[in-house]
Parts: sequence; C-alpha cells; structure tokens
Amino acid sequence: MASRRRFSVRFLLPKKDNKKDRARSPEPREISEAMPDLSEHRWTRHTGELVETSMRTMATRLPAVIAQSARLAWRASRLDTAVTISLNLAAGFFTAFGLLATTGVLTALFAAGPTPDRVRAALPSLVVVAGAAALRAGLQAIAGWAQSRLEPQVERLVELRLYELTTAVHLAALDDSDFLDDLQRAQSRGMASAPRVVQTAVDVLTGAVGVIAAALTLGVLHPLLLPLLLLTAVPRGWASVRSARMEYLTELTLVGVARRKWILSDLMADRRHAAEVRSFTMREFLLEEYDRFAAYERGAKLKLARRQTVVKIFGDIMQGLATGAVYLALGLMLWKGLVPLAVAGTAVLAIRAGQSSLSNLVFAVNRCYEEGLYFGDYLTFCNEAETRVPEGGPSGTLPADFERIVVEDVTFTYPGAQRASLNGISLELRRGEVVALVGENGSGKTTLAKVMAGLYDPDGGDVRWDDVSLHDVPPQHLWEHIAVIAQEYTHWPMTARQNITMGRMDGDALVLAAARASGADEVVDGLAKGYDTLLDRRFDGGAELSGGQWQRLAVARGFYRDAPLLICDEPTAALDARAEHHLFDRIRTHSDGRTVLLITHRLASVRQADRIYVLDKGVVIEEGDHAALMALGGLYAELYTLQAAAYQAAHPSEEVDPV
Ligand SMILES: Nc1ncnc2c1ncn2[C@@H]1O[C@H](COP(=O)(O)OP(=O)(O)OP(=O)(O)O)[C@@H](O)[C@H]1O
Repeated sequence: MASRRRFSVRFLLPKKDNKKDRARSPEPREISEAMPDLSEHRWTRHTGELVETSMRTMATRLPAVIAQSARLAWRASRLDTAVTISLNLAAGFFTAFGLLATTGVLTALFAAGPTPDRVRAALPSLVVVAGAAALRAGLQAIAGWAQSRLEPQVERLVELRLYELTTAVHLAALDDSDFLDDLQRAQSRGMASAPRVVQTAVDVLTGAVGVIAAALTLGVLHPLLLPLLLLTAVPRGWASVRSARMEYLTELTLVGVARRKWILSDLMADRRHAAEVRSFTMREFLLEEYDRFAAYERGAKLKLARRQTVVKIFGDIMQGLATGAVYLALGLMLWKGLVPLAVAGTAVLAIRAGQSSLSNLVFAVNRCYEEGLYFGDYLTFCNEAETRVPEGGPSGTLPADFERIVVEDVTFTYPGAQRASLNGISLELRRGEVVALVGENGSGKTTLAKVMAGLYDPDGGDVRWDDVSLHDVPPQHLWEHIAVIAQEYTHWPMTARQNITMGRMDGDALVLAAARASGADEVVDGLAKGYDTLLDRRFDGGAELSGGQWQRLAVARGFYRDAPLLICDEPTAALDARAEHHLFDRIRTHSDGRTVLLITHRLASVRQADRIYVLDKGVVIEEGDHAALMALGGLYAELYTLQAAAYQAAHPSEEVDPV
C-alpha cells in the first residue's frame, strides 16, 4: 500500500529538475520503484509463464491447444477448416513425392553417356517433379486462401460471443473486480488471440507436414540421413525461440510502462480531457511524464533489438557450421559408397526443405502455445460469464394493474464491499403515487432504485408487485415494465431520435410527446437535422449538446417508454431552473397513471410528493409527507431548512416559507 501511494505522488507531482530528467532515460530501477503495483498486475502473468515454460512442456500441452483451435475453426466455418487441413496434408504429400521424383532426375543426369541422351532420360522424372511442385503450390495457395477466410469468421464468432455475454451478465458481475480483471484480459488480448491461435495451429500443421515429408524422403533415401536434418534445423529453431522469449521478458518489464503511457496518451489526446489539460496548464507536465516512460521503453526495446541480433547471428553461425557438418557427412557417405551421387543430391534438397519446415515448426509451436494461453483467458472468461447470466430462471409475470409495490426488509452489499449499502429497507409505492427518496450522499438511494429496477438481487428481503415477488419474474420482463431516468446516463453516440427511442420505434407522435414533456423538443429544434441529427462530435456533421440538454434527452427517453413504474434518479441535476420546474410539474401532474419513484436533493421539489422516505446509511430513518416530516424536526427538516435558508440569505426581502 505504501508503495502504491509513493507511485501516485510521483505521478501527480512534476519533478523539480525537469531538464536534467528529459536529457537522460530513467534507469529501470527508478521506473520499477515508481510503480511496483503496475508491474505486478495479474494480466501480465502469461508473459512470465512463457518465459519459464520449456519446449517440452509446450509440446505436451500443445495437442489440447490445437484441439481447442480446431473446434473454434470448425464452428466458424466447417468448409474452410476442412479445406485448410486437407489441402495442407495433400501439399505435404506432393512435397515428399516431388523430392523422391528428384532422385530420378538426378540419377538420369548423373548417368554415363552423351548429355542430350541423359537430359532426354531425365525428362519424364522432370515432368513428374514439375507437376508435383505445381500441384503443391496450387494446393498451398487454396489452403492459404481458406486459412485467411477463416480469420474474419473466427473473429466475428468470438467478438459476438463476448459481447453477448457482457450485455447479459448480471450487473453485480460488473462490480466484481476479479470478473472485471478477467474481462479486461479476455477483451484486450484473449479475443485478439482467437484468430491467431487458429492461424498458428495451421502453421504448426503445415510445418509438421513439411518436416514429415522431408523426413520420409530422407528415410526412404537412407536412414542415416534423418539425424542430419535435425542437426541443421536445431540452431535456427533455438534462435527463433530464444529471441521470442527475450521479447516476452521485455514485454513483461514494460507492461507497467505501457499502461502508464496509455493512460497519459488518453489524457493528452481525448477530447473529454482537453479543456482541463489547458485550463490547468497540464501540457508540459503530461508531456514530460510521457517522455520519461517513452524513453524508458525506447531504451528497453533498443537493448532487446541488440540482444536479438546477437542471438540471430549466433544461430546463423551455428547453422552454417551444422550445414557444413552435414555436407561433410554426405561427402563421407558418398566416398564410402553408402549413397549414390543422385541420392546425395536429393538429400541436400530434402534437408534444405526440411530445415526450413522444422525451424518454422519450432517457431509455430512457440507461438501457438503463447496464443493458446491468451485464448485460454478468453475461454475462462466466457465460462465464468455464462455462470453469471440469469438464465432458465423464473417465468412469473407482473400484474398488469398492480395496486402497490412493496419493498420489504431489503438488504444489499455490493460484491467485495466491506459494508452493506442497504440495511433492511421497507417502503411502499401505491399505484399512481409519486414517492420520493431523499437523504445525504451515499445513503443508499440509487442502490435501492437499482434493486427495485431488478439490476441487483437483494441479499435479503423482497420486492413485490402486489403478491408477485421480483424473484419469480425474469429480469427482462421487469425491464419491460419500468422506465428509468438514471443518475449517470449515457450520451449515446446516435441520432436525437434514437437517443429517445433507444431502438424501440413506437411512432413519431410518442417521440414528440416525450420530447415536449421533458423540454427536449427545444433542444432538437435547434439542431441542424432535427431528430435525425447525430449527437457525436467525433463524426462528420455530429452535434454536441450541453449537460442540461443531454439530461433533457435522458428524461425524454424515460417518458417515451410506456411503463407503469417510472424511476427518476436525480433527473434535474443539470437542468436550468425553468426546465427543472417544468419537469417536476410534469412528474407531479402526470395524468397517465404512472407510479413514480423520485430521487432528488432538490427538496423544494419533493414537497408535493405523496410520501417521502428519508434514508441514512442504508436505513429508512423518517417517512411521511412534507408537513409531517417538517413537524418531526429530523434530518429532512434540517436539510430542507438549510436549502430554504440559502435562498432567504440571498434575498432577505423575499420571505421563503420552509413549510
Ligand atoms: N458499484 C458499487 N460498488 C461498491 N459500492 C458502491 C457501489 N455503488 C455505490 N456504492 C456504495 O453504496 C453506498 C450507497 O451508494 P448510493 O449510490 O446508493 O448512494 P446515494 O444515496 O444514491 O448517493 P448520492 O446522493 O451521492 O447519489 C455508498 O457508500 C457507495 O460508496
């Protein structure tokens, strides 16, 4: 905890000697001391795992990864998967066939006799070799096409699945930090790894087929030639795996830096922060911080590039030596008469083909395993999310004309929270009433509204519409029966009309009525394309609204839904005095029989409510109408008098009657 605090201070305060610091990159030690909490973040774990995993462990676990990717590819497209696999296998067959046919060509060419005769004798084998090569190239091209067709299909499949789940899981899941961590890993890296795991699995297959083809050819030519293939391929394979590991390790040490850079780049480039960056003159400070991290990252990457080059050069030298040793061994075999010249020539070709297939295979195994780990994160998240989707639950229905909604002894604690936010709340709303919830910040008003809206399940107690408990009703059914004007509403990057209808088009007359009721009609009148104006400045022709104008639209969408219960959570926080008055008037005098739960800090506006519940630390401490609560002289009376006094002080001549 102490180290976390130290980092925050360092991040927030500009350092004194800036010039000196800009001139040199920070030492790795400085950075790691600055952010130990970031460098230990859970989603870096695979990088560490990869650095430590041996090639043998990878090979043992690989079949499971390949099976997983095959299942995924099969679900994305059976045809493309079948074509990719079968044509790659067939191409391998023609590789081996072509290599063996080469012996015929060489045997004819190295035979005794005049050259034209030898060339003529070699022609049939040459045709076979050329045919095999052409067929192999054609098959590989079609397999490559099928493989690249698979990629977008796999992408679509996994993306859709993830968002199907994130939009369906219970809201409480999104308050669970472990779940959010899993989601971040699935979304940021796991999802992208899905097409890659398929692609690298195919690469493993292609590499393996190439190696088997070369090995079979060599085995047929002479069994002693097989170990020679291994000897030449090992150095390059070693170099590519070693180089990849160095990269993971560097990535691991840079994770914290990358996250900080990402946060800073968002602060510097996102429109939402632009005004404060300027008005608080943050530019210099942010740029210096960014440069510090970027300089560290640059240093680490340059070091990596140098070390990778050294490894590559070493691998190349070793391979050169191994190739020399192979040619020497072949020469000896020729000399000793173990193989004829034509076979030795074919062996050279087979070894070269096998060499590149084997080093591709080693690299592909490494990559496939890596992508498999990240894809595993995606699968883990999906499995976990599936358990949090409220499915196969109750099938009850809410009464069409309920008499009352009763909240009975409801308790609720947010996942992972130390204290309960609701501590045994009971209240009731009779049909057609306006019931107000008031209380100081954090007293539990919004939480209670969310429980009543079926967004959270209470830990104890019950919410009933007449005799029907919300436990017995599918959430979807409840959501059809309520309209919520939320405290934190979304600025949907859609048209003004869509911001009201939210994808449910019941006719323009209703849109206009809802807009009139909330004052959004005045906002829309001022827009270039009226209801068809796109409300997002990031797009060409998009418009931006003020805070209050956005709130009018949010209120309009609450009115637009023809639901018997309307929950208004701070619906006027951003509204001007006239709009606020108009809205509360509309809520009070609504004639469509809706029941309203109103949460607000504007106590003058709840005077007319049928009943007021005062919450404190998750408990109802007072209830009654305005007059009764003022007479009680409790928290409500105190808060109300404070607000009223503020107006009186500002205008001493105007008498404000607090009651
Ligand atoms: N998602 C959450 N996870 C954990 N705790 C939460 C969460 N949302 C709210 N809380 C906690 O629950 C308590 C009640 O919060 P709630 O938002 O219901 O208060 P409120 O009465 O609506 O406050 P305000 O008047 O400020 O809107 C607070 O202590 C808050 O810290």
